Amino acid sequence: MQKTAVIGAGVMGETLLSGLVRAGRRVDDLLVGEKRAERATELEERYGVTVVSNVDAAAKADTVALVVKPQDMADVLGEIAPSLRAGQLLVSLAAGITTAFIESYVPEGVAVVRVMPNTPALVDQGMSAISAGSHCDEAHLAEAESLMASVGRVVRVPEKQQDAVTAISGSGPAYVFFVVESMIEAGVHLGLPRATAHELAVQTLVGSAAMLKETGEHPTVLREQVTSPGGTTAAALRELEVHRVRAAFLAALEAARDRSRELAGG
Ligand SMILES: NC(=O)C1=CN([C@@H]2O[C@H](COP(=O)(O)OP(=O)(O)OC[C@H]3O[C@@H](n4cnc5c(N)ncnc54)[C@H](O)[C@@H]3O)[C@@H](O)[C@H]2O)C=CC1
Ligand SMILES: O=C(O)[C@@H]1CCC=N1
Repeated sequence: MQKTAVIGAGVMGETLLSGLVRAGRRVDDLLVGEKRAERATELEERYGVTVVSNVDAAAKADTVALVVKPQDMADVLGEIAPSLRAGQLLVSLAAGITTAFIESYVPEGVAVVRVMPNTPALVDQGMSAISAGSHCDEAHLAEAESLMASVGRVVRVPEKQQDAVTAISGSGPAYVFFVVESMIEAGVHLGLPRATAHELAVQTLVGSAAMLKETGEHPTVLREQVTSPGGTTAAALRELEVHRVRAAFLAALEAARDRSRELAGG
């Protein structure tokens, strides 16, 4: 059986690891490299996986997922590069880091795939976009696809789109949670008990998300269905336009895209 290593088991590393376990990967075929000793112990206890050094993880695995922060990527690549060999697959989940950057560290013949995942992968509803590096064939891409398919949907995109992808689906869950938080706070201001405001806002998000998915309708159509002429929704949406929420989203996603480009420096 193919061995998979996860190096960097923080929020996203654990998300991937737990998804692989849920998808039926044998824990004996999973290796973890994690710098913080107490975190490593936690993962061993929670999943029964073996935590090893980064060097051992790189040497023993067929596929190595790099899930450290972009700022730590150069150090980790420098550490594991001597243990890597042609034919292995290196999958990076780090924002901003290009396949060319990774390829500049690793031996010839190591295939590199760049992935942008998101945290709903924790509940198998992730959205991942994958891009092939320059020494990557269809089998490598399919392997990366299968890795990420264990935690949600996967699309293939040209690598030049990855910074924009990061801005929309990578960071996207945070915008959605921010909107839900804002609705809850507003409900409390309107006099609702916090628990009631929370339940109403969360179920409204869940129901709206299900409508988007199940009807396949454009969000504009669904929004218009809620907006009775001269009614409450029109009054609310007018305020969102006056406060330039649409423009704020554009500026926010541009800022995320630009930050992703900056992180490319590693
Ligand atoms: N959190 C998210 O929603 C998403 C994160 N990502 C990417 O995932 C990567 C990790 O992000 P998070 O999980 O949020 O960060 P995090 O800080 O929770 O996790 C990083 C982990 O790497 C470990 N680490 C650091 N240096 C190490 C080393 N030399 N060897 C082994 N382990 C080491 C840290 O101890 C930590 O557990 C980043 O590159 C980020 O861009 C991508 C998409 C979404
Ligand atoms: O905030 C970040 O940098 C990471 C990448 C996308 C989501 N979280």
